[in-house]
Amino acid sequence: MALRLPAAMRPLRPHRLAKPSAQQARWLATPVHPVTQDSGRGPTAMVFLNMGGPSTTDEVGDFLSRLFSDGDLIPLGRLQGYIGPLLSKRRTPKIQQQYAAIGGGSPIRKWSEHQCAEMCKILDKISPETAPHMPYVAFRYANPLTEDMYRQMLADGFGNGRGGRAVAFTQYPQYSCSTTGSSLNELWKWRQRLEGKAALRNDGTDGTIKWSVIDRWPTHPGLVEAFAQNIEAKLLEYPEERRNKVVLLFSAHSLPMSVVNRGDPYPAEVAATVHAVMQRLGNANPWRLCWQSQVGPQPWLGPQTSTSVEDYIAKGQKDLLLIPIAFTSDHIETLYELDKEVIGESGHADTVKRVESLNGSPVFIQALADLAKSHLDSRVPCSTQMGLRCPGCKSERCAESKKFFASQQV
Ligand SMILES: C=CC1=C(C)c2cc3[nH]c(cc4nc(cc5[nH]c(cc1n2)c(C)c5CCC(=O)O)C(CCC(=O)O)=C4C)c(C)c3C=C
Ligand code: FES
Ligand SMILES: [Fe+2]
Repeated sequence: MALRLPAAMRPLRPHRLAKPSAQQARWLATPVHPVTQDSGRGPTAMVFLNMGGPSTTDEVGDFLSRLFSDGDLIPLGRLQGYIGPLLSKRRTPKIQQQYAAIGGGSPIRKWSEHQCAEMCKILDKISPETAPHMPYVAFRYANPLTEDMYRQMLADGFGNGRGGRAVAFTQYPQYSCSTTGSSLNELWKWRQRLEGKAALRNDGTDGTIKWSVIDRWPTHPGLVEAFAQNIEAKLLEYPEERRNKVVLLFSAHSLPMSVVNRGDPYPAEVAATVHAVMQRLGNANPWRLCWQSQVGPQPWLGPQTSTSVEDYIAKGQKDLLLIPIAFTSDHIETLYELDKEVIGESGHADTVKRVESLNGSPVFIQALADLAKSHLDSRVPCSTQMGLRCPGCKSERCAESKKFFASQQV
């Protein structure tokens, strides 16, 4: 029988991002770091939060099992522990096929690690007072998991009586309680488990890590610019005389109507991004916002992306440009659902196109660094919006984790 070591004794996954810069390596090599009680100085951990995706088809089962166990995403109440695994097991073969069709896995880890490491290099230059900036990635449903990232941070010298500042930087530009909210609740859970006993005052003045949060950035000018440049590049593929008449179809992952009606901020924030991008483009093209990737039988926010494409084609509008607007790197929903299903099966793959995801865009990475720099300078723990729960929220987890992050003294 395989022995399962207690979590604290398990070896860390080789998680820290490859090849630290000279400044980062110098800091890591210092055996005992000075207490960093003044959070205006470095080092600073920059932690990218996202859902993650399976890097290989073998990881799909675990990925879906964690996803269906997440009560912040799919609330199944007391039956979560029974129904979650059943649903994930039933869905695994279909989703494995989809990941196989896009090259065997999700590229989200590769892009997240690249974006975070490159952003930290820029931050070391533009914010020397908070350097070195140490890059970490914390995924909700795939490796590197939040727990592993937290243990790695402690092993690297953050916390453990030595303080140090960390920024939880959501990689969802628009806030939803089912995405960023879930990641923050998970981060808070591991903070309580791994540092809770040490914490006296719960605000970082006791040598625990001081956390602040970049919880949303739907209209950041750099994000808007990066989207706009990718749209302009793709529009050039249409003949000049048709270019202004191409319909821009912004597409975001949908939400169940139960989540929308609970008062989730995501639909309004996605619309804010679209509005800002259209303004930057001079409102030169007609556009619509539609919603993709609904799962299961309950009602979801529409119109659906796939039916919108079919309906426009039926109306004679065949020049359609799809723009994934709520995710910053490629994933199964761009590479499989949009490229292979929506475009591939439209019968008009020559005129229905998709804008590149932001992935390694230098404009985007500079935007991440600018945004992080403003956040570090501001010394606020999180946005004003984050303190407010949804009118229909009944979750104690939300209440506790929001209280914790909003009370951090950075
Ligand atoms: C902003 C993005 C996303 C929101 C909002 C979101 C909400 C949401 N999702 C589900 C259920 C599933 N999502 C799944 C995969 C998945 N979801 C997103 C993004 C958002 N989800 C992405 C990018 C991915 C793919 C990850 C990758 O390829 O790397 C899945 C698993 C796949 C499947 O079975 O179809 C499920 C299930 C709900 C219920 C929800 C809102 C409550
Ligand atoms: S569900 Fe939105 S704050 Fe809890
Ligand atoms: Fe999803």
